Amino acid sequence: MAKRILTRRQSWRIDKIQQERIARAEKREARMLDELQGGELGHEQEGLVIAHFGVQVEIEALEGDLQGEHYRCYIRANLPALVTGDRVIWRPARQGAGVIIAQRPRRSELCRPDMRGQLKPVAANVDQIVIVFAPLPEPHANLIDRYLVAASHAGIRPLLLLNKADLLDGEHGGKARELLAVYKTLGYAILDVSAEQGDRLETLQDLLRDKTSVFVGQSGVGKSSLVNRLLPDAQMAVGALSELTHKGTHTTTTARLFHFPCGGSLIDSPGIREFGLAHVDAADVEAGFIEFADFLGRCRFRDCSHEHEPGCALLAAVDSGHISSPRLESFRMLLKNIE
Ligand SMILES: Nc1nc2c(ncn2[C@@H]2O[C@H](COP(=O)(O)OP(=O)(O)OP(=O)(O)O)[C@@H](O)[C@H]2O)c(=O)[nH]1
Ligand SMILES: [Zn+2]
Repeated sequence: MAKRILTRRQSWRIDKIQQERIARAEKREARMLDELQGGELGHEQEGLVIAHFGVQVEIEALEGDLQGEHYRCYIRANLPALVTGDRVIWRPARQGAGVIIAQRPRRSELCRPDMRGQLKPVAANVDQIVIVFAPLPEPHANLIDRYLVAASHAGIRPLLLLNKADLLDGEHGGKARELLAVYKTLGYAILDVSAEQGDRLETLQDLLRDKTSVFVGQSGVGKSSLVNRLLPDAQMAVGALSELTHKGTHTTTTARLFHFPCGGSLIDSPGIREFGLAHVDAADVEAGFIEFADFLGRCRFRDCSHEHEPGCALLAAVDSGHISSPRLESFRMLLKNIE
C-alpha cells in the first residue's frame, strides 16, 4: 500500500477537521453530563462493565449502597474503548444513569479480528478459557491445540472440558478417551461432565468459582446446554439486554457478563465462542505446545520442517515417547497455517 503524502494545506485541513470533531464531541459530552447530573453526581466508585452498547456501557456497582445494581453509563470522550469485563471508576447520576471516569488496568484481554482484520479486544480480565469438546461431534485434536495456543498467547489458563461423558463408553467414545488421556498426561486441568445427565457439574462449578470464564469449542459440543445448566436465568438476562439496546439489534454481537449462582462469572457472546482462531505467530505456537519446550531449537537444521529431516529433535522425541505423534502433527499443521 503506497503511503499518501499530504501537502501542507491538506494536512492543515485534516487537523482543522479533527479539531472541530473533538470540539463537537466535547460539547456533546458537556451537554450530556449537564443533563445527567442536574448539578449533582454521586461519589467515585468501582464498577464492572457488564455489556457495551456504542457510546454507553452497562455497569454493575461493586461497592457501597449501590453494590450489585446496574447502571447505564456514558463514557467520557478521552477514555480508551471499554469492553465487557473491564473494571472502571464511575459516578452515579440520576435514574440509573452514570458517568465512567476511568478505566482500571486489565489483567488480560481476549482479542478478535474486526471487519477490517484488525485485532480488537472483545473481553477483559478473563481468568479461564473453558475449551469444550465431546465424543460427538468427533473432536479434532488440532482445534483443541489451536485453542490451547490462543489461551497461552493471551496468558489465560485453559480448562479442558469434555462434555457428553455419557457417550464416552459408547461406539463414538474412542477418540475422546484418547484425547482425555493425552491432555491429562500433559498436565492440563481437565474434567469430563454431562450437561444432559448432570454428571460432575458440581465439580465444574467449583472450577468456575472466583473466576471469570469463557466457553469456547466446536459447534454441537454442548456449550449452550452447559450454560443453560449453570445459568438458569440466562434467558431473563438476554431479555434485559434487548431492552437496553432498544430494539435488540445488537443482542447477538455484544459480549455480556453473567454471574453463576454458585459463584464465578461468565462472559459470553457468539463471537467469543469462536475465539482462538485469531492471529498468532510461530513463536506463540511453539510456546503453546508446553511439552515441546525441551526439544525446540535442537534440530540439526535451523529450517527443519520436523517431517523427515535427520537429526530432528521433535521426531526423536516422538520416538522416545516424550511427544505424541498427533501433537506433532497438529503442531506442523498450525505452523503451516501461519505461513
Ligand atoms: N448425550 C448428550 N448430549 C448432549 C449433552 N449436552 C448437550 N447434548 C446435545 O448436544 C447437542 C448440541 O448441544 P448445544 O448445547 O446446542 O451445543 P453448542 O456447543 O451450544 O452448539 P452451537 O450452538 O452450534 O455452538 C444438543 O442436541 C444437545 O441436546 C450431554 O451431556 N450428553
Ligand atoms: Zn525438526
